[in-house]
Amino acid sequence: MSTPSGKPDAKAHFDLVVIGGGSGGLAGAFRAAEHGARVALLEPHLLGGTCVNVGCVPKKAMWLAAEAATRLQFAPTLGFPVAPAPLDWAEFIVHRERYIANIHASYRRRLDAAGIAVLPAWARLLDARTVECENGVRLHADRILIATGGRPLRPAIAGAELGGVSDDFFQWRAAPARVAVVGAGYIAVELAGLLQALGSQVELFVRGDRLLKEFDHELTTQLAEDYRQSGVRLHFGHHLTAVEAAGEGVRLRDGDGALGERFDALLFATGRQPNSDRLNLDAAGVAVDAAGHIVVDERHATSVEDLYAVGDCTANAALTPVAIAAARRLMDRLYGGREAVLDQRDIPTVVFSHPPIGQVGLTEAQARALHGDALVHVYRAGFRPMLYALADMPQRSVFKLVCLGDERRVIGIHLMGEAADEILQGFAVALKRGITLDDLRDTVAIHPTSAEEVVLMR
Ligand SMILES: Cc1cc2nc3c(=O)[nH]c(=O)nc-3n(C[C@H](O)[C@H](O)[C@H](O)COP(=O)(O)OP(=O)(O)OC[C@H]3O[C@@H](n4cnc5c(N)ncnc54)[C@H](O)[C@@H]3O)c2cc1C
Ligand SMILES: NC(=O)c1ccc[n+]([C@@H]2O[C@H](COP(=O)([O-])OP(=O)(O)OC[C@H]3O[C@@H](n4cnc5c(N)ncnc54)[C@H](O)[C@@H]3O)[C@@H](O)[C@H]2O)c1
Repeated sequence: MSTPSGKPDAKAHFDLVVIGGGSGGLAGAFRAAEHGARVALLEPHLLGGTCVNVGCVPKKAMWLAAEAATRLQFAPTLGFPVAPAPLDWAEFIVHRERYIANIHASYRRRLDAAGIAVLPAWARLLDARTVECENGVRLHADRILIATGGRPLRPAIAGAELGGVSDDFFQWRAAPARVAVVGAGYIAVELAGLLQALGSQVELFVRGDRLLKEFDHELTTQLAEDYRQSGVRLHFGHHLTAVEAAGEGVRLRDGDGALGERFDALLFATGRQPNSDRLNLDAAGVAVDAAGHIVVDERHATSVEDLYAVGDCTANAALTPVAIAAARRLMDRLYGGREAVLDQRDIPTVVFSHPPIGQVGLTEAQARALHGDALVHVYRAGFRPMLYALADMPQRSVFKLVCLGDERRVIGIHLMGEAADEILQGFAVALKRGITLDDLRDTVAIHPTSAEEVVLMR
C-alpha cells in the first residue's frame, strides 16, 4: 500500500481516508463508497467504536436484562408462581457478546462488499492530505474525515485510579454487592438504574442538586423519587475530594474531609473527552476548542480545506444517530451532489434509566427563558401505567408538552415512564413538522396505551 520510508505507491492514494471506525466513521465510509469514492478506513480496535462495543449496544442489553429482572420481581404479585431469580451475569454476557460479534461480522461483510480498505491502525496526520499509521504506512487522500470519538474522563483527585469508568463496567462478569456511582449525567443515571435492578446496592454521588440537568426538572425530580423507591441511595451536593482503598474495595472522602462507607466497586461517570490529542492536528493546522473538540462549521468542515470531522470528537451532541446523520449528509454533499445539512435543532434523545426518560425540543425552563412566560403553555399528564397498577407498583409516568403562542405550537415533548423510549420517536417527527396541540387532539388515541396520554392532554 505504501512504504515505511514514506514513499507513496500508486495504491496508497484514496479519494477519502476515514480515521476511526465507530458510528460516524463507518457511516461516512459506507456512504462515500456508495457514491463511488475510493475509501480507506483506519480503526485500531473493534469495528463499531464506542456505541457497539462499550456504549449504546452493551448498555441497552444490560438495560433490557434489568427490565426483565424488574418484571420478574413483580410477577408473583400478578399471580405467577415465580421464585426470585438473580441474573447469571456470565450467562447473559455470552448472549450480549454474541449479539455484538454479529454486528462486527456484518460490518466486516459490508466493508468488503463496498471495497473499503480497512487498516487496523492508529493514525495521525502528517499534513492536510497525508495520514500516517502507527506502523509507518502512509496514505494520501483528496479528503480526510476524522471520526475518532471520545473516551471517559476521571476526576483529577487523589485515588481516582481506584475507580472504574464505563469502559471498565462492560468488562464486569458479576454484580458487585455495593457500588458507588459518581455523576448525574446519562451514564451515571443509566448504570446506577440497571445495577440496582440487577441486584447491587447502588449509591449515586451527585455534586449538584439534581439528576440530568439538561432534562425537564419536573421529570427528573420524579425520576429521582423512583430511584429512591427502587432502593438507590442518592447523595446530592456531594463534593468528592479523594478515593481511598479499603481492602478490595474503596471509600470516598467528601469536601468536609469525612470518609464514607466501604464500597465493593466505584464507577466514575463524570463526562468524556474528545480523542483529538493523538492526531497531530497541529501539523495540518486543524483548530480545536478549549475542551479539545475539533472545531467544525454546520457543514462539518474543519478550519482546513478538505478535512472534515463528525461525531464525539466535535462539540456536536454526543449521540450515535447524530454522528451517523452528520457523516451521511457530508458524504451526500461531497460525492452525491446533494445539499443536505444536519439540522442540529430538535434532536430527540432518551436516557435508558428505570423508567426511561426522553425529550425532544425545548424544556419548559428553556422555552420560558427564550419566549417569556406569557407565550409558553405547558400541559401535563401523570398516571400509573396499567402493568404497574395491576402489580400494585408505585412507579408513575409523567408526560409533558411545552407549547408556544395562541396556536399552541408544540416546541417541547418530555416523557418519563414505561415505554417512553419507544414512544418518543414518532412524536419527534410530528414536532419537527411543526404540529400544534390541536393536531395532537385531532388524532384518535390508541387505547389502552401510555402513548395515548400524549394526544389526550388538556
Ligand atoms: C456508556 C455509553 C452509552 C451510550 N449510550 C448511547 C445511547 O444509548 N444512544 C446514543 O445515541 N448514544 C449513546 N452513547 C454515545 C455514542 O456511543 C457516541 O455518541 C458515538 O459512539 C459517537 O460515535 P463516533 O463515531 O463519534 O465515535 P466512536 O464510536 O467513539 O468511534 C471512534 C473510533 O475512532 C477510533 N480512533 C480513535 N482515535 C483514533 C486514531 N488516532 N486513529 C484511528 N482510529 C482512532 C476509536 O478506536 C473508535 O473506534 C453512549 C456512550 C457511552 C460511553
Ligand atoms: N442514552 C444515550 O443516548 C446516552 C447514554 C450514555 C451517554 N450518552 C452520551 O455520552 C455523553 C457522555 O455521558 P456522561 O454521562 O459521561 O457525561 P455527561 O456530560 O452527560 O455527565 C457528566 C456528569 O458528571 C458530573 N461530573 C463531572 N465532573 C465531576 C466530578 N469531578 N465530580 C462529580 N461529578 C462530576 C457532571 O456534573 C455530570 O452530571 C452524554 O452527554 C451523551 O451525549 C448518551
